[in-house]
Amino acid sequence: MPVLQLDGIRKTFNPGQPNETEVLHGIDLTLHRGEFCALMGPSGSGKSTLLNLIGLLDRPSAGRLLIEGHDTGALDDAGLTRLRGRSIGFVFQYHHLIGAFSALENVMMPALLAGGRPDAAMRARAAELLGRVGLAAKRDQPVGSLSGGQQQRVAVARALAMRPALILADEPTGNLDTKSADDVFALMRDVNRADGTSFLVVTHDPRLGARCDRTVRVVDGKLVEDAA
Ligand SMILES: Nc1ncnc2c1ncn2[C@@H]1O[C@H](COP(=O)(O)OP(=O)(O)OP(=O)(O)O)[C@@H](O)[C@H]1O
Repeated sequence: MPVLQLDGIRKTFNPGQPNETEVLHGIDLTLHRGEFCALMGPSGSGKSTLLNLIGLLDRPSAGRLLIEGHDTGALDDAGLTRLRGRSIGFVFQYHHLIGAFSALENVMMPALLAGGRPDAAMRARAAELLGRVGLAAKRDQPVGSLSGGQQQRVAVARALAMRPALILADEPTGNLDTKSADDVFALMRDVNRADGTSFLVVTHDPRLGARCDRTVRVVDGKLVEDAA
């Protein structure tokens, strides 16, 4: 069963208004377990819009969107929230980390939001994840005091907290220097290879795109796939 399946996804903003615009004109995409896929396309083409739909943060205007076989059109908001928490991890450029909280507390956040208790087991799991991204020594530091690359590593650890099948990353290396960008990308690739987690990564960087299994592009509201 694919991790992600999109059939004829459309998105119209401001429907019925004079400024109505259809940004996505029928997107088809199937992503299998363990695939690492780049999502590219010009500025304003609709990449973030598409990622928001796949991340169940917004609903398509038409089409079918399945996550791990679950037809999301049949779910109410509570059902979407549950599926999102269980199946999807997010790594965004402006990481949505809480700067005053420690690295450990930030990585515990998804489990806390899912109703877990902040017990020794949860702390141990968060500490293990921070070790995995090379930040064991920084676990008690406020995230706001870490470098951009270190913060993005915390974001990767946090995305892994609920063992998602799919990680969505929106320009995860966009604000990093070349060395930090390469390190964060390599980390995501390691996770992908070790755990079989699927990744869909928005990037403007053709260098990173070339290191993915596949590249798909939003062009004029449709998705086209680069030749393998
Ligand atoms: N909430 C909204 N209401 C109206 N229009 C929107 C909304 N969100 C996005 N758009 C429009 O949809 C189009 C696609 O935007 P989107 O942010 O998805 O592009 P993008 O490919 O991610 O761009 P970039 O690479 O610059 O981040 C743009 O024309 C944008 O103005």
